[in-house]
Amino acid sequence: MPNYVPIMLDCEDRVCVVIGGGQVAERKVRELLAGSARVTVISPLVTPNLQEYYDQGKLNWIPRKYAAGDLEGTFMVHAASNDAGVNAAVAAEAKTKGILANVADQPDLGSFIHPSVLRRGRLLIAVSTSGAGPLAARAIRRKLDEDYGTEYEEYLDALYHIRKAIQQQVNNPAVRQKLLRKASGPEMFETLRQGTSRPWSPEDIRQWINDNQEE
Ligand SMILES: C[C@@]1(CC(=O)O)C2=NC(=C\c3[nH]c(c(CCC(=O)O)c3CC(=O)O)Cc3[nH]c(c(CC(=O)O)c3CCC(=O)O)/C=C3\N/C(=C\2)[C@@H](CCC(=O)O)[C@]3(C)CC(=O)O)/[C@H]1CCC(=O)O
Ligand SMILES: NC(=O)c1ccc[n+]([C@@H]2O[C@H](COP(=O)([O-])OP(=O)(O)OC[C@H]3O[C@@H](n4cnc5c(N)ncnc54)[C@H](O)[C@@H]3O)[C@@H](O)[C@H]2O)c1
Repeated sequence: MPNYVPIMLDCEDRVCVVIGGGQVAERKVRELLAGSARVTVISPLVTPNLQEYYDQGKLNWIPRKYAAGDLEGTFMVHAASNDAGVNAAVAAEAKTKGILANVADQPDLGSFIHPSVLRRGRLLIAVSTSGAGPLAARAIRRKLDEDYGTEYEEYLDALYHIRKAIQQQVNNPAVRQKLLRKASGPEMFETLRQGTSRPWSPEDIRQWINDNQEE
């Protein structure tokens, strides 16, 4: 088993190719589109949802089988056909060209795998079993669903703006560090959670910085 390195990849405007158009391909395409990638699906057939994305102009669809050379100029590929030989050939082309590759049926032939993901706005919790059991990863993720509710979305939005304001408004490095720590601590989470439902205004943030930098 490889010792996987966890990363968060920015795929915006990157060319990402998906070989195959079944349920697995559809799941991977959804994540790529959510990340604003430029998606091309190569597959003779696609699911109704993929067809709809194509009709809406959200992705490019080449309605044929994979052919050697299809990966030229590609940032990342998902080999998600139901033909093991084809998926292996895609993985081999990706390897010679240094292209990131996920292989649905033979993960060891690729360079990365997908975790099960829980999103709350800016908060992303990824659970992986390193391939031991994808459904176990999903079950663990579903348990976390209960602990991490929508309040985290508001909390992290507020924290983002507070940190930006501290970085812009506070020049003294020691004070800035103290405020950044305080802003990221559990107290702030509780304050934001128990406060009014309206988001903090720039004035609220300025006030919080003033109230807290002297302590
Ligand atoms: C988490 C999730 C993310 C996602 O796909 O985005 C994900 N698989 C999910 C669902 C799922 N996978 C499978 C089923 C059918 C039931 C079953 O057979 O168990 C279902 C259920 C369904 O489809 O509904 C079967 C399966 N999966 C893999 C193989 C091949 C193998 O194990 O060798 C086979 C056997 C194929 C066969 O024999 O035909 C391989 C991988 N699947 C991974 C991720 C990677 C490891 C993740 C980890 O363990 O950390 C890895 C290695 C590569 C990759 O895909 O990146 C997503 C749940 C999302 C969620 O709901 O949260
Ligand atoms: N990694 C995972 O999460 C996971 C989960 C379930 C299954 N799988 C594996 O993933 C693969 C795909 O599963 P699925 O349920 O989406 O299959 P599927 O049968 O629903 O879809 C297969 C797709 O591959 C296309 N295809 C076939 N030959 C092709 C070729 N030569 N070039 C391009 N496209 C081609 C078909 O047109 C079809 O759209 C299977 O090998 C399955 O065992 C992986």
